Amino acid sequence: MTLRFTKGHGTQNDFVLVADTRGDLELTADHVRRLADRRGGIGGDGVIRLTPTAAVARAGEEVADRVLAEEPAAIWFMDYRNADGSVAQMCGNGVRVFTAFAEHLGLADLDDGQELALGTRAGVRRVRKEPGGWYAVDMGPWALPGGAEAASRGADSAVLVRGWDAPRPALSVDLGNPHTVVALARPSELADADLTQTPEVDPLPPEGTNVELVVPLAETVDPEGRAVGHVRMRVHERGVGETQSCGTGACAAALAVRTWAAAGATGAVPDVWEVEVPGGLVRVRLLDGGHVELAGPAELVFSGETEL
Ligand SMILES: N[C@@H](CCC[C@H](N)C(=O)O)C(=O)O
Repeated sequence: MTLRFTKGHGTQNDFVLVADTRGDLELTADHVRRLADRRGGIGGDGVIRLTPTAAVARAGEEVADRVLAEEPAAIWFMDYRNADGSVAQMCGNGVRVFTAFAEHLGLADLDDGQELALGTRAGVRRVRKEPGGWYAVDMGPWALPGGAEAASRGADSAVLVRGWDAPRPALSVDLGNPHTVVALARPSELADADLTQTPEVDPLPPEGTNVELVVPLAETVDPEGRAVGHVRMRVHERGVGETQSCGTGACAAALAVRTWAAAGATGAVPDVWEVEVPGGLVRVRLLDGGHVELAGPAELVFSGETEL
């Protein structure tokens, strides 16, 4: 089978994008692994299939029915797969790149100020374009699976990275997909961390987890006088390995650092955070209603055809 694809990335979290506008493409885990292979295939951290939400519902995924019930305009669905072929609920950088792909295909136009609502396995996501060309995504509700107790203790689990003497305390954050965030004291510790092997997480959530190592940096003040938090992060993604960026991971990192700051704060903590990742910079903002927003760039790099 000949397959048309487009390669894209968001802060170098890179994806193979496939348009399945009729909803009849059967993309197996083996197909995904071959497409994502950096030597034998096109290469990417993940594969994104753009397909009708109705087709996903017809295939029996109940989340697609819920998406259409909540937002009938969410006619396109982001079917996200990790490079190892596993299915993931959500990808923050992927939503931005999916939106750029939908615009490229003529299925959406955000330049006139409209938003795109799309379906994902974590529910409806809404995207708008900012004046500078960044895409801002309402990432929906976030949660601390460990609840108020984890928030006050600052941890609900422990992570051991290869080369560390002992496990370090970590906080679980749910962005529709699972994350476990560990604070490090210094940028040099972050730079030196060995993420070539999957970190050991205890307890490991049943569906596995993405692990973020973070270093909180000094706050700044924006031109409107609001405090802006800063975090530097590296990530080991479930189903991939270390990547150059992770959008849901950046949200988890900012939310964990904010939770830790709030636990010891005497004053207000920032609602806007800039997260530095090896592949660039993204912005995380707390929204009303327990939602969080992720903003950043999305680039389409090239298109072509491949044999599956
Ligand atoms: N890179 C993505 C997250 C992709 C899914 C993740 N590996 C998982 O299995 O949950 C992002 O930008 O959020």
